[in-house]
Amino acid sequence: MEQLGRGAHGTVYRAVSMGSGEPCPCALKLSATPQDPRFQREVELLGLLHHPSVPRLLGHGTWVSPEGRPHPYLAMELVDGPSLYSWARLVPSTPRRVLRVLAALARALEAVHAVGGVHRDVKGTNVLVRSADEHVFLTDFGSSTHRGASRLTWREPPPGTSAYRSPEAWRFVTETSPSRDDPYTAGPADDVFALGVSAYRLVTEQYPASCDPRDAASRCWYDTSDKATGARPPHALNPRCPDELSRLITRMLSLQPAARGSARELGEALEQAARELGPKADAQLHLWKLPPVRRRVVPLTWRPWLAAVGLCCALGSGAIWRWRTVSDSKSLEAWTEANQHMGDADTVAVGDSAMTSPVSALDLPSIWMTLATDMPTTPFPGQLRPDSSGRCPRRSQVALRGGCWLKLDVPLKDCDDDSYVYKGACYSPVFPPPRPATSNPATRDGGF
Ligand SMILES: Nc1ncnc2c1ncn2[C@@H]1O[C@H](COP(=O)(O)OP(=O)(O)OP(=O)(O)O)[C@@H](O)[C@H]1O
Repeated sequence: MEQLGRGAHGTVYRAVSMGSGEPCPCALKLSATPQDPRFQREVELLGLLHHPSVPRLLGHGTWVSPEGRPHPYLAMELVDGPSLYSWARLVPSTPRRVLRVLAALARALEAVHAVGGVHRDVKGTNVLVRSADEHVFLTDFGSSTHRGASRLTWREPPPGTSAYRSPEAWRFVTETSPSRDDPYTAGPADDVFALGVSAYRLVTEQYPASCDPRDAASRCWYDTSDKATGARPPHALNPRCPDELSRLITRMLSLQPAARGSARELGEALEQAARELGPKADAQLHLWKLPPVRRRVVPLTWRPWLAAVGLCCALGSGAIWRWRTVSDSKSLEAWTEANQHMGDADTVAVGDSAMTSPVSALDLPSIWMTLATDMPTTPFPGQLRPDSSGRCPRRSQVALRGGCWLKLDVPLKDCDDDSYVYKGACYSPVFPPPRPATSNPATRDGGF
């Protein structure tokens, strides 16, 4: 029916099953590469999983293109909703909501690990939140492996996304001689660590310090000596994050894999915290919100009017704050719609060109360039600015186009919702951390 998204390995379409029963909507993922063996693994693991937070496998097969190339496909439960990080921008997130989301993801991982599987690419962009009921799904099992998994017919690249890679995985890379060709064996603790990184970003809007040994500032992360410091607690970056949530995220990010706890233990601890935390767990988690300016489709004539509304918001009107939240979500929907058209622009129509010639993996970088957004020429309102000598407060931040930016060590394809491309690299704008509570909470909440 329409294209829903596209990743490194496949394109996902909204589809309708045409079997004997009632027509049923589903998500159809079609491999970009003929005979991609990852699809076999994804089908095998999804087939073993029966969990409310994992899309159900509905069918699979091979589609032969008119050129005679066999492209595997799989059909799964459709999740209508944004990715986890987009969801956090659309709804006013509270600690309790975040705890519930994280608990559901930990439970999904528990189910994966129980069948001897490892997801290997846990991250917020692989989590979808169904708009109708905020039910959370862990998706994209294309990098996964499991007990008895079929052997890949070619040497696989290291799966996962670098910002989410565990210290032990990085240690393996640095300490292993280049002549060894047995790859790192990821385990459940790697998934838990990646969940911790996703949670950290959700709560602080930053990644924890990188574990990448190529990054000079990251030494403490893969050094397990007494000097190892690990991540700064989320609470230190966002004082609205309750201690319990901060502690659980820090635990998931422990340098020692055994200290992280299993997905089951974390699921229990997160559920318990969601149940037992008092009213503070229902306060808004973020005082600040990144303005999704770059993706708004706002007619020029509306702009003065919107500016006036922004001013009213700054004066702290609760009613207008509420209106604005709704308005933000509508703008984002408008952007999503526009963006989908942009993504479809080179596929002409689902029925012909897109289906007859799935995109080649080699073509993908240009697609990411199209989908990724260039860095704006001026800083966002509220974004940190360099000082008079042109420096940003932290060594890890760079001054570009009048604002302070964090260079993200992620491939361009992961330069997602909150990030911008500049000279072939991905950057996230830096905003000041929220100020601790002052005497006038109404002004604080309204006047982001
Ligand atoms: N069950 C689903 N329901 C709705 N949309 C989905 C579903 N699964 C995936 N999508 C959409 O399709 C996009 C691509 O899917 P997916 O991440 O599985 O592809 P991939 O090629 O394996 O990606 P990656 O490059 O991360 O490995 C997702 O970002 C999401 O927007």
